[in-house]
Amino acid sequence: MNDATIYALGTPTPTRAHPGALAVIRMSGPRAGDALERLTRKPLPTPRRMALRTLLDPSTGEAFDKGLVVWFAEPNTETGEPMVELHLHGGRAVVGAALDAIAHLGFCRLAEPGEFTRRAFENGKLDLTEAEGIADLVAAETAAQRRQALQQMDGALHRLYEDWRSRGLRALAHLEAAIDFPDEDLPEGLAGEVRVAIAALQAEIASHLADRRGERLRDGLSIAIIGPPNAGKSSLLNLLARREAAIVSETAGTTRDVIEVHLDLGGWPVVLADTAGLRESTDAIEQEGVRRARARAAAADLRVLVLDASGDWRGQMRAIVGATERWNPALDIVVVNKTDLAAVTDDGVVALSTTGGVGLADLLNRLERSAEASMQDGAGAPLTRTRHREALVECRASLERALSAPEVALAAEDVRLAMRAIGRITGTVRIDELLDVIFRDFCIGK
Ligand SMILES: Nc1nc2c(ncn2[C@@H]2O[C@H](COP(=O)(O)OP(=O)(O)OP(=O)(O)O)[C@@H](O)[C@H]2O)c(=O)[nH]1
Ligand SMILES: [K+]
Ligand SMILES: [Mg+2]
Repeated sequence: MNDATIYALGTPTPTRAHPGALAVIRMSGPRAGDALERLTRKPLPTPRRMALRTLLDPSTGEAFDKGLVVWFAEPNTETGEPMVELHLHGGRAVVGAALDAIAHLGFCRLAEPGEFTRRAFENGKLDLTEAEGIADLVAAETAAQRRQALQQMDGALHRLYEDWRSRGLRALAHLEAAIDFPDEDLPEGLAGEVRVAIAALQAEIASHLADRRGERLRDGLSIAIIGPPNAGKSSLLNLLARREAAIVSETAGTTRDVIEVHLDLGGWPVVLADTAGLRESTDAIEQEGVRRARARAAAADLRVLVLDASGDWRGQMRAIVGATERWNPALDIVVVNKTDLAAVTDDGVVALSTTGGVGLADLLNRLERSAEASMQDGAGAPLTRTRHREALVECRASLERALSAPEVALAAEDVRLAMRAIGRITGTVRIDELLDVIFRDFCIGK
């Protein structure tokens, strides 16, 4: 166990403009109970039961609040250590006095970001994917992100990766037996059941890697607005963002850089990008803008093509769709804007007027359907982080090497490396620098 008893405000820091009705301070460590006795000058209450107490500063004896306190006896606590919660009134003076009083005890220190969760991990209360699920849940901004984070916090990835690891370890045990008892007449290389097991594992990991739902949901679905100059791309971005994020003007070639806004689209997190109008240009800066627009269109999960109803929009649509490498007619959306200038009737396109406020509901509907469809490839718990992806790519490569290894001993070494890679994801294989990076991203008090 850690020797230090740590404490932190778990609720937002109160300000003059936003004092809280309540504030919660949490403590964890060997002397948490001792701290509570000294702050209340009373014996510890029954574990896990709220008790009303007057709280005093031990250095002055002055009462600073009357609130509810909870005592959690180890080991059945969130961190696995003795823990205390103080539920106080949430104003600045009370919270300030409470933090001072704890400091005056002389044996507690402020927690670092993520330190409570890190202790829970170190005491075997959760694995790294579950800890990351907590961080994602706190950071979740949309309903879909919240659901995914909650699943991960509840161990969906933990179970998947542990299942793979135990299957890999079983295969490894068979290989090691073959090395230790060579006279048992085992064939060279990999044979029979072990080969089948490793091949199956390799295939499952490959399909998990191909499923981008989780990362899309965590980072936001990327949508690119593209089209010819002056079609109203920036006007559309501003309309969807409900603010003047991009410059709109009647000059063709206004937008040069890619401009991003983050949106919640019916529960789906989205990164919407406005891009430069696509045309041939002699202006070097505009050329660079067009290059960036094309790159973004190719990299995006979804594309929205905006055209001008008062021009030859059908011809432009054919030209741009034909030149856009990853255009996907099932998901990508064609919008014909400025229908206040020329009427448009075509079932396949969204008729819009950003200035007249026409067609927005239809467009939002289409966007939500496309977002949902692009999230629905794959089944089971999705991969959510680059950290996991990198380890799984390595794991899969090692399993592939094992399958073609010329000797059992070499195959065993590759399977061992593959299992080490998975162990790094869940934290079974501990790497301290990695832990520092993971827990640094948490907020203080978590
Ligand atoms: N009549 C009409 N004008 C519009 C509509 N939407 C945009 N505009 C006008 O069209 C012009 C170009 O709009 P932008 O949003 O700057 O077009 P853009 O596609 O971003 O243009 P670039 O960045 O230059 O490629 C501006 O003068 C807008 O006010 C519309 O629905 N109807
Ligand atoms: K423009
Ligand atoms: Mg623009």
